[in-house]
Amino acid sequence: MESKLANLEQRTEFYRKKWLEEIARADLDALTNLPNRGAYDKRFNEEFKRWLRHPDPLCIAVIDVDHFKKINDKYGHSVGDKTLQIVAKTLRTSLRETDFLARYGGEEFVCLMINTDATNMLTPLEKLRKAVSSIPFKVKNDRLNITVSVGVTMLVATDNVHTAFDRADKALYEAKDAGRNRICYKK
Ligand SMILES: Nc1nc2c(ncn2[C@@H]2O[C@H](COP(=O)(O)OP(=O)(O)OP(=O)(O)O)[C@@H](O)[C@H]2O)c(=O)[nH]1
Repeated sequence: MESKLANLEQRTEFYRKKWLEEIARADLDALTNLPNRGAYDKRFNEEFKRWLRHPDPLCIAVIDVDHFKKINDKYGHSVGDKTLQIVAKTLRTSLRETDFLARYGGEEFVCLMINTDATNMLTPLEKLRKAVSSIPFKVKNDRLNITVSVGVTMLVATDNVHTAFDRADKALYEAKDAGRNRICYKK
């Protein structure tokens, strides 16, 4: 009887661990291993509620790889995938551990810069932009110059969970229109 109980406990623990692993996996993007869009939505909702109670400055940056389609078209999807993995790693290591970085979709990433305001968000983003443009990426003897454009905004009192992201996204399009490989801030 005792050994049956012990066996049952072991099996329960095994399935509990598997279940927890499954939950963690569901929040990760399989290609880059970064949190995925769903994980971002969850985290942003939590941060937004926290921000309503304690409005410490919070910035959202949307980061997009420039002319990514050309990389896919010229070198194939697997080189495109590898590029995304390297960019993701570079972005992650350029940011503070407290900043939340996710793959939003395709070649677009989003970063929640916790406790960061308009005066101190530019330095880390500039570091990140430079880090990506200095990746020594070579394919078939071609040196690939990978760059990112960034749109960033800070949450303001009139924001809801959608407006801040939309503003950062608009800033990103301004960065693209202005020639790419740059950061645009929108109030
Ligand atoms: N290899 C690969 N390509 C992807 C993935 N997700 C999206 N893409 C490709 O990313 C490309 C994005 O192209 P566009 O939206 O035109 O953007 P872009 O070429 O980066 O141009 P700009 O953003 O204007 O600088 C599309 O060709 C998609 O097929 C992925 O997981 N892997």
